[in-house]
This record gives sequence, structure tokens and C-alpha cells, in this order.
Amino acid sequence: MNMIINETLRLYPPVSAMSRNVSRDVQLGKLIIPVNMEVMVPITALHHDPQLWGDDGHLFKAERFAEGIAKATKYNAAAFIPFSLGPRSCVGMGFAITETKTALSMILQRYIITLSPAHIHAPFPQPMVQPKHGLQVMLHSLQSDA
Ligand code: HEM
Repeated sequence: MNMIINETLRLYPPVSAMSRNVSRDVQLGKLIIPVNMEVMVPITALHHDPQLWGDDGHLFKAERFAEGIAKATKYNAAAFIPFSLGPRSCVGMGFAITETKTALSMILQRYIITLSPAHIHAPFPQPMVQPKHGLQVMLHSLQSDA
């Protein structure tokens, strides 16, 4: 389940970008970023970057995370940041992941989920990333009628 959740958070990070204010002049390679400048951290773009994730980075492949986040990111902590990074990272991360696992476990014990043919894949930031046309699924009960 960790692999599925991580790959979902990679391809569709609910917070698609965040901003930071530069507190002092810094040099990043050839780039000089002056104090007080606002910089955007484009989380979705980072999570889709072929240099970090390969040419199949746009595909849902949960097996990337089979050996954990560190291996999947080749030990680059900034390559996968759905909950941000550092001292101002998400305080609700543990809660959000536990809640997701609890909800999924409760559903999967009772149903098999398949996508409805009517579903149109259109992730959209409004401002949190969500399916633009909703997420139509079909639930097949695992309980026999007998
Ligand atoms: C999948 C669910 C969630 C995701 C992807 C997420 C992601 C993030 C991200 C990227 C940030 C940094 C934003 C920024 O610096 O601009 C953040 C901050 C924060 N999140 Fe979450 N979050 C999630 C759920 C939650 C939940 C459930 C709570 C509370 C119960 C929560 C509370 C917070 C708080 C308080 C901050 C601000 C932390 C600070 O500035 O020190 N988040 N979150």
C-alpha cells in the first residue's frame, strides 16, 4: 500500500507548488537569487522530471517504490516532496498517510474498485489537485449474496 500511495503522491501531488521568500542573497550554480525574492517550488514538475524519474516518469509504476523512497529517489531527498521538506514540512503527514491507509483498507476489505468507462482523466489544481470531472468508480461487493 505504501508503494501505491507514494506513486499517487508523486504523479498527483495534492499541493502542486509552494512558494518561499529568500531571506538572504544566495548563489545556486550560475544563478544569483537576491534577498526578498519569492521563488516557486514546482512540486508536480519535479515529480515528473525525466532527469530524476526516467523517460517513463509520466507513467504510474508503483514498483518504483518497492525498495522505499530513498532507493526510488536515488537518495535525493528533494526529488520526492509531496509534504515539502525541512522544518516547515507538513505537520499532518503522518495523520494523512494513516487516514489514507485506514480508508483504503476499509474499502478494499469489502469491494473491488474499477474505474468507470465514463471517467475522464483530468487532474486539475483548484488549488489542491483534484479530478476536474470527479472520479467515477464502480464498486464490486466482495460479499456473496448467499
Ligand atoms: C495528502 C495530504 C497532505 C499533503 C499532500 C500535504 C502537503 C503539505 C505541504 C506540501 C506543505 C508545505 C506547504 C508550504 O510550505 O507552502 C504542508 C504544510 C502543512 N500541512 Fe499539510 N498536507 C497534507 C495533509 C495535511 C493534514 C491532514 C494536516 C493537518 C491535520 C496538514 C497540516 C499542515 C500544516 C499545519 C502545514 C504548515 C506547516 C508549517 O508551515 O510549518 N496537512 N502540507
